[in-house]
Amino acid sequence: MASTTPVTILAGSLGAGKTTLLNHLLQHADGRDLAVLINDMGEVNVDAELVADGSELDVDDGIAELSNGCLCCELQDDLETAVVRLARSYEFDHLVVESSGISEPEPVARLFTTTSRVAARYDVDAIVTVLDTPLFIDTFAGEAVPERRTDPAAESDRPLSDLLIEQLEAANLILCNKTDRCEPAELAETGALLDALRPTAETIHTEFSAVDPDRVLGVDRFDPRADAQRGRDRQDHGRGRGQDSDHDRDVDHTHRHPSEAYGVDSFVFRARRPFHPDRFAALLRELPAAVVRSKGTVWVAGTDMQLSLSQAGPSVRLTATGPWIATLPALERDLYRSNRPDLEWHDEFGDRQTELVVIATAHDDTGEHNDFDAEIDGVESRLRARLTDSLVTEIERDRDEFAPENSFPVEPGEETVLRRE
Ligand SMILES: Nc1nc2c(ncn2[C@@H]2O[C@H](COP(=O)(O)OP(=O)(O)OP(=O)(O)O)[C@@H](O)[C@H]2O)c(=O)[nH]1
Repeated sequence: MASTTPVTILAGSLGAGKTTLLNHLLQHADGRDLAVLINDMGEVNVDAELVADGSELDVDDGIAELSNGCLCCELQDDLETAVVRLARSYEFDHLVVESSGISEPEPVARLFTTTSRVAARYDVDAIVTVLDTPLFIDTFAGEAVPERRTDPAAESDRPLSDLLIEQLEAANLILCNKTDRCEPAELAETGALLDALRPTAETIHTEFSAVDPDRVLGVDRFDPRADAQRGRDRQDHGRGRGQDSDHDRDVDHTHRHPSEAYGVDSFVFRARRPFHPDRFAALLRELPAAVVRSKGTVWVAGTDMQLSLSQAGPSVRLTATGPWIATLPALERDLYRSNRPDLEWHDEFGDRQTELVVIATAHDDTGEHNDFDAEIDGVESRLRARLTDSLVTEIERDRDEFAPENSFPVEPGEETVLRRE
């Protein structure tokens, strides 16, 4: 019988530190040949680009990306195709799957155990949930056992805190991440809450997902029977609702599209005009609470640096990743472009542009809202207007008098953090 390849499934809320963990594992692979499959809910797979930049792997050569949807439902067929293609083009001995921050991990694991053509070739090693510990404490502190706000089987709208519970209850290993932003008493309370919620999972405290790979990979902690039983329990719970749409066939009849169940949607803001540093910094500090996650590349006036932006909850992190190619001396620029024929190039602005994925929710913590589509459209159009107002105007551009002040990094590798007020 052909041997199987172990698969580690990374789960966790939006911005918890999954991509940071993936990069860490790739940089400390220590003789393992890892391949990765990255699912991002937005139309642009920012995570795949970040992982490719930080490792020796490339998209289509060790990295498979699945964007604009969710692995646990509408991208199931694409997952099978991607995994088969990955195995044909690249030799690896361990697959790491980063599911999107709005995925429920169990249906993803089940793709590798029972329901798909890839099941025969793969064995789930562990579901590793990366926990945004400060967010967890903000949400559940004071409770004896973290409680769902809604019934998973009901058709009602669910808050993201319920998804957090789904992600923790399925975990074999929990990385309590972002401990640099927690007090010791909060870490102790987190331990007690996790013990009550998921006593069988091992927990590890991390900063920036830095963990010994031996504690995460090849640990053989996933138990398909226990998982199947949990799925059946949930199914019994939901029986009688009469739901049988295409996406949840075979998988889990209590499963709904997470974006619909949790009221989350994403959009991309693109601009071939730089942001005004002061107005943009002010906007980042005042982002509405409905914006749960944003990430991508931004062009800010007054610096030649390309900036990578990553906002998760209250923290907005900006990293200078290097100069825009358009700002390099002509010889260097032309050489770079001839080596990268796929680089998108604009006649006037070259590679300078903003491409930002914004993920917003229309739900408050009670999960109640009147009309999801209208609310999320409202969040999007207000934010698009504010982003557009933060771009430099023609008049300002002619004056050319920008200084990015202290809000933005100006040296390659430099990082600044802004806090949402
Ligand atoms: N303060 C702090 N920030 C962290 C830590 N780990 C990750 N971050 C930052 O949190 C942000 C989100 O990290 P990612 O690794 O991109 O999170 P993710 O879970 O992959 O996000 P999605 O794929 O969008 O769900 C980035 O700006 C990270 O630098 C940590 O331990 N402490």
